[in-house]
Amino acid sequence: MPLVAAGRSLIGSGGGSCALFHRRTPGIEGDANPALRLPIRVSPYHPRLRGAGTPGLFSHPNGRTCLSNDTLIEIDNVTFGYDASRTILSNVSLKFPRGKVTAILGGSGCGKTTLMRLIGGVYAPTSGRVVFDGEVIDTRNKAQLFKLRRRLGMLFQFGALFTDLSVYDNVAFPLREHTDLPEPMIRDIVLMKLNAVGLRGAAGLKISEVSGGMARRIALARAIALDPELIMYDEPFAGLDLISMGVAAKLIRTLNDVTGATSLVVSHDVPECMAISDHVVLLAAGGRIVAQGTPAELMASTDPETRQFVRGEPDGPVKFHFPAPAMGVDFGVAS
Ligand SMILES: Nc1ncnc2c1ncn2[C@@H]1O[C@H](COP(=O)(O)OP(=O)(O)OP(=O)(O)O)[C@@H](O)[C@H]1O
Repeated sequence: MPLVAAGRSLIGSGGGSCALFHRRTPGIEGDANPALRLPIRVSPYHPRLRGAGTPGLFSHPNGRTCLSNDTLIEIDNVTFGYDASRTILSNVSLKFPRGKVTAILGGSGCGKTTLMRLIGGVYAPTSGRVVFDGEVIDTRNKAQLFKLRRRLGMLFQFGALFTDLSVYDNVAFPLREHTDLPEPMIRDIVLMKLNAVGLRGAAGLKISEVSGGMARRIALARAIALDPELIMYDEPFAGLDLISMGVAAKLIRTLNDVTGATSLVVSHDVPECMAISDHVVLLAAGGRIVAQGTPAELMASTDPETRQFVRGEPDGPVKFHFPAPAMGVDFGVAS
């Protein structure tokens, strides 16, 4: 299910203190291409800047000191329902590691998108806490929410591009909304982000002139325009052909590595997710956590429910048949 389509405020981040790096992006369109020497702004939280794996205390660039730098988001015993009649997530506890790509997999309607909405502060949990970078998200605190959303980039299921704007203006949109940067600088950033997704040459096109796969990449360029620390992808592969899917998957992985951001990917596409993720969470109805671990651990799992899901088996603990009366009852024959 797509997130709030017009959710402008969910696009973008701060990142004012980011360093500027020039770096190759292997694997997107061929390593030999000199155009792939991307000027990309790197999050101040990037392992290269903070000393990867350093145990003990960790100083944030914002001056705060944390006991652990490993977890960016913590879902702490969260229960949530859109209304009192139905609980969507029940006592869910999860930790999303900083700087990693985490895939959230699970059957339709189990609450994956809802979980992202709670992280984005769109809704408040009925009980429990959502903690982002050490701070409990309080949806009543508008100032905190605004600051949080400047640190998030969001890729909606169908791009949610502004169809009346050009490709260029779509990517420029969050920069114009959230910063006072002069137009020449916005131009450089827009072209840089479009270059990162391989679409610098498409800057002048109208949205009606681009394909579905291109639209997804343009939305990605827009989502990273303000160098978010967390990028959330809702069904980034839905409706894409195999080549576009491969490109999108590599982009998610490469952008995560190059910028040092943390990525959450909600998807039904098990092979793509397994190929690009560091950590995988498998959810079932009610937000029950069936399994979590590395892709290799999930693929090797002997748990029947995990096996059925990651191998796409039609029947197993999750039944093919919706609960129904016995055949004999419906067809009037004695069993
Ligand atoms: N705004 C809403 N108001 C009421 N119910 C909602 C709302 N959004 C989602 N739901 C319901 O909450 C449940 C979980 O929805 P959610 O979109 O989080 O599931 P999902 O796991 O992302 O599903 P899918 O993989 O099909 O996108 C579904 O039953 C859905 O119908």
